[in-house]
Amino acid sequence: MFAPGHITGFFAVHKSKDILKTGSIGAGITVNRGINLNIEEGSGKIFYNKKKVNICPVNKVLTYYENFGFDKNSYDIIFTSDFPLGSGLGMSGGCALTLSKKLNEMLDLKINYVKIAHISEVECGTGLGDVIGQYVKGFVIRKSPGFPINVEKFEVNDDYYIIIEIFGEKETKEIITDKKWIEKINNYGKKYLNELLKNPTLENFINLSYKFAVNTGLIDEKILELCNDLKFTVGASQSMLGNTLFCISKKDTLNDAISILKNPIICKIYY
Ligand SMILES: Nc1ncnc2c1ncn2[C@@H]1O[C@H](COP(=O)(O)OP(=O)(O)OP(=O)(O)O)[C@@H](O)[C@H]1O
Ligand SMILES: CC(C)(CO)[C@@H](O)C(=O)[O-]
Repeated sequence: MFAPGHITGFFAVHKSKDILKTGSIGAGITVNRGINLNIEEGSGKIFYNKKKVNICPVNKVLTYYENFGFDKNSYDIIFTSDFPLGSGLGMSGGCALTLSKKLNEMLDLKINYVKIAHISEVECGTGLGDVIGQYVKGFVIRKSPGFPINVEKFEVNDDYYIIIEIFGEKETKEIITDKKWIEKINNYGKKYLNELLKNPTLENFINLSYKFAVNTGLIDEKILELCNDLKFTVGASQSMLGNTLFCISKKDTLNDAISILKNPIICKIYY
């Protein structure tokens, strides 16, 4: 079972008494590297790239499906990914989404597995819109938070490469539960969403993402310098909410862009 990595370019936080209407509006892209899930007979352990982990939304998904007879202590949950947890690439959302879909299939249920994954992420504070972006896939503008899903999905030609460089971790929960950050994020997130809807191109997306990262103050100094060094490409910004740079490049600037970065991960947009 696979779920793509999801790069949020910019977003705004929406909290509601209804957990299903809690989430985010914003814009992002999914890439062809992400989370792979396997479930094997075992003893209730959860592994991420061979390390035993504790992932809040995964625990919540398991608890939910225990109500339908899943015996979590008889299986091991095994995630593998090119991306580490905490890198702003939607890995917690991808873990929740793949697991919810897999358990739904294993138990032959007809539950809306996407809702379960979304609720698990929101309750844990590990995400707001990744699950929906990873479910819809592609270049996705999220016009309303949560459910019912209200998005616009844009096809772009295949000439674009997404170059990612991860510099460390950033805990999503710290930011999206902080009132001061939420005020800055929402001020710019709503503004840039309206601008992108008027001109929904990848060029405008990355430009607005860069402005969001700079104007909210979320951008890391090192990433800011590299984004400016990468201006010869379509553009570069910081993935939200991570300590991660992402650059959109066409083939003719790909090698020059890669030469500037130390540990580039080359991806394509995943539909
Ligand atoms: N080694 C680890 N590094 C980071 N998070 C970890 C690690 N091990 C377990 N976790 C858990 O994984 C989840 C990471 O969620 P978080 O939202 O911070 O990262 P992400 O989903 O990769 O990025 P984002 O949501 O910003 O796209 C948290 O529940 C965290 O407690
Ligand atoms: C909050 C967030 C930026 C964390 O990755 C993401 O879940 C989103 O786009 O809502």
